Amino acid sequence: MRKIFDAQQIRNWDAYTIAQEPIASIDLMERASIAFTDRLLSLFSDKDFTIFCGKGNNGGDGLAIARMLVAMNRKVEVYVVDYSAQASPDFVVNYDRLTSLTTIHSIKTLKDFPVIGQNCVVVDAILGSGTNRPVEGILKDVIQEINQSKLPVISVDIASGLYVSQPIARGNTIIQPDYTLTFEAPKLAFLMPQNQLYVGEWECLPIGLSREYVQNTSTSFFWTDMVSLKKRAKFSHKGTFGHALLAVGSYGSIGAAVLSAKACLRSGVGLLTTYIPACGYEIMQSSVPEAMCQTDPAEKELSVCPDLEKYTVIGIGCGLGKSEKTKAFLNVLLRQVKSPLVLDADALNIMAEEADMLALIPAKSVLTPHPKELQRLIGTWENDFEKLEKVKVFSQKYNCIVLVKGMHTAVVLPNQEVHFNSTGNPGMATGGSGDVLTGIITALIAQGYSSEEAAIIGVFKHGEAGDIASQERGQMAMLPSDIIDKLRW
Ligand SMILES: NC(=O)C1=CN([C@@H]2O[C@H](COP(=O)(O)OP(=O)(O)OC[C@H]3O[C@@H](n4cnc5c(N)ncnc54)[C@H](OP(=O)(O)O)[C@@H]3O)[C@@H](O)[C@H]2O)[C@@H](O)CC1
Ligand SMILES: Nc1ncnc2c1ncn2[C@@H]1O[C@H](COP(=O)(O)OP(=O)(O)O)[C@@H](O)[C@H]1O
Ligand SMILES: [K+]
Repeated sequence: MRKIFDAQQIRNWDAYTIAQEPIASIDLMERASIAFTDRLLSLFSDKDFTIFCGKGNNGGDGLAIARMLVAMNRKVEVYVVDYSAQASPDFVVNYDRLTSLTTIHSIKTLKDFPVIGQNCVVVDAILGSGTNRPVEGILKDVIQEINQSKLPVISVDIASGLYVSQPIARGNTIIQPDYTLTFEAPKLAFLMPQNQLYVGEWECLPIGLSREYVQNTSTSFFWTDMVSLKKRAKFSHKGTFGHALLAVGSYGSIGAAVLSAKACLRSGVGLLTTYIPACGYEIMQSSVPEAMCQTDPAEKELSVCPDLEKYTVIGIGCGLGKSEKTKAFLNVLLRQVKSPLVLDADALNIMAEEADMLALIPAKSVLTPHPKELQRLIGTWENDFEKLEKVKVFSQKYNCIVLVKGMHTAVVLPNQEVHFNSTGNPGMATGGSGDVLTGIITALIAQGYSSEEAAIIGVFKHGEAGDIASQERGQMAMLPSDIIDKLRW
């Protein structure tokens, strides 16, 4: 798990490193530029480079990168966008270091914009984490020209025009890079679905910023890039790992029930009972023989709440449907249950329609809505930052863990922490992937993980299995069943 900092914290992190390591600011810039150049050349070994620089430290990086490429006899053209009379001190130093080695062109008006060679990669070093307002004038013109160039674009630290930790307004002009190589840590902006055009593929380049600063600085945003699991004790038995109930399925959606059950069993649960409509009995018994199966008196839907006493945790919702009988079933279940639930799909849709049911959510339940289901619960949002704020309010109000599913699923905790997931791929964007996740999280809670841990670990391992499945089958061919198949614990 890593901390994610906002723009001000990143500035402080640089300053703290400079003061405490200690290292001169210009040398830290050199370190960053070496890291960038190394990676740039491994990505584009046979390309020429056109580098556009601003006049702050991001531009300073661009000039240093240009110098390193020139020293390696690479073909480089360097342009400084002359949008301001001010330049940062480290920009000036790097300008002086480069000026005797190559021509540094200036772009004052659009007439100065070059014709870029077709073998070129464009390096965007115009604005970095200091971007604090929409670009105008020559900056805007240059960014638009670069976006129209159709050449590969790679941004230094962050796309010029994009804010590190604030929403962008509609109509802002921003570089649309193919790649972003960012320094040290992920930026909040990269994790927001609305910014996908302005990030491209991204990776972090370590530049040795202070570890001590990370330890001493608090944040509510985290990046889950690894998880740790409890070891199973040698003398453990099936009772050690809990008894889960999955209340799932309706006529036509027994597959959802089967997927959640298989995923639960593949995630270490001690015992699993599925509670399903009568029509699903043979399907469940023959496709998931490891699960016990209890059926509802109704043929096609869940209608009567079973005895819940013996279960460690209950997962509910996958393929449930929203019939009146099922709504009544859920209402009774919510009034009887004392321990946390994992609530998915139609369980959430029913609750969104019957607002008084929300007040019945047991503390520390995990809610796993996809974007549409989330909208039914919290209403619409202006931008992804506002969405997260609304989810935080909901999570605190109902003392529950809420997932914002998608690429980089966010796990929002009642203590207001937001944990973004690093695993997963668009091959998972297919019906049934969410049912698998419900089974996984239910199994983890059954084994004694807290709801918070279960949600964070479950989302990570779900995505990890999805990544293995996509490597083997490709994103288009992979199925939710493949995600289950590739779970490794
Ligand atoms: N030693 C370090 O700290 C290290 C830093 N590193 C690098 O520094 C980068 C951050 O550099 P930076 O802070 O100088 O900001 P940068 O993004 O270059 O902007 C420059 C100035 O432009 C202005 N401005 C903002 N928006 C604007 C707009 N829309 N239109 C016009 N002007 C606008 C604004 O100044 P203002 O006008 O508000 O006074 C801003 O200060 C970072 O991304 C990384 O690449 C690495 O080398 C590692 C070591
Ligand atoms: N582009 C994507 N990248 C990574 N994961 C994704 C992507 N799209 C969807 N997923 C994951 O797949 C799952 C889909 O869940 P959901 O929409 O509820 O599926 P269903 O209800 O059909 O089972 C979620 O865990 C989500 O995070
Ligand atoms: K940039």
